[in-house]
Amino acid sequence: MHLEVTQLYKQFATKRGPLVALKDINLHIEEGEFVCAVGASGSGKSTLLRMIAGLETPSSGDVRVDGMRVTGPGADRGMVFQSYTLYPWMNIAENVGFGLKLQGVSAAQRKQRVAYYLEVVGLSKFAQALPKELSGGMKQRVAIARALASQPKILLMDEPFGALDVQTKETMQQFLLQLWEQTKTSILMITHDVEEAVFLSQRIYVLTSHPGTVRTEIEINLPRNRTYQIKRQPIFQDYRDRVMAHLRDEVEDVALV
Ligand SMILES: Nc1ncnc2c1ncn2[C@@H]1O[C@H](COP(=O)(O)OP(=O)(O)OP(=O)(O)O)[C@@H](O)[C@H]1O
Repeated sequence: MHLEVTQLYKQFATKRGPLVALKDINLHIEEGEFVCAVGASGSGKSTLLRMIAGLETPSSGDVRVDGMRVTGPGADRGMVFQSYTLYPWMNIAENVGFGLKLQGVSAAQRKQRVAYYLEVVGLSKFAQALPKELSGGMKQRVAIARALASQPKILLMDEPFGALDVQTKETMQQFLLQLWEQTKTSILMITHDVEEAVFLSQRIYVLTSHPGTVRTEIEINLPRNRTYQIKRQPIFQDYRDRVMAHLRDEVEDVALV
């Protein structure tokens, strides 16, 4: 198994006492897979991704990448956040190459890799531009290029298109699918957008809240090279309805408590 999360449990100390954010989380991702985790607000999606990234420590349970236990951040996991996290004073090429510099990659190799990944995300012309000169969608493409430049084993994405308008979001989803095809990267994305999850992934984990746990896992048997037209097909709508039904049940369960 490429990424394996076993019996993950996370409790936070709050002023009102301990809060169990995640419980009994078991999930896995195979090499080259595109998996989404969907859940309502507060189901612990960000906490889960942060623990996989090594930015947060589990209370118990573990995360392994190719059998190696995660104990902190590492170049084997690339991260893309919802908010734009580019350094405003660095140009686009410098932003993409920054992590490589920290890893001690030589200047010549850095230049080559930055040029390659800017090409992959279609932003070669903007290498010398500053982040403020770019649109939201373009900034997220830079963030993706930056994450890919370290050649991670897994790309972790935390609602990467959540701040974009509907049109740009659709373009970016299509772009990400093409990128996935091209680079064969394994991807774990968290989102609360069910349609986005069905459109992008091969498998979906549906998370429930309070505490966050995996309610079910749904395989999405749609062709890999999907385009927007697929959203109008009955099979797509069936998948969307199935995921929605699980989320709806969860809301009703909570209301009945
Ligand atoms: N550092 C922290 N200290 C205390 N509680 C926290 C902390 N981080 C998260 N939580 C709590 O853990 C739960 C899960 O939060 P998390 O942000 O992971 O959920 P989420 O599903 O990503 O939500 P959203 O979709 O709204 O971003 C929430 O109840 C939140 O208040």
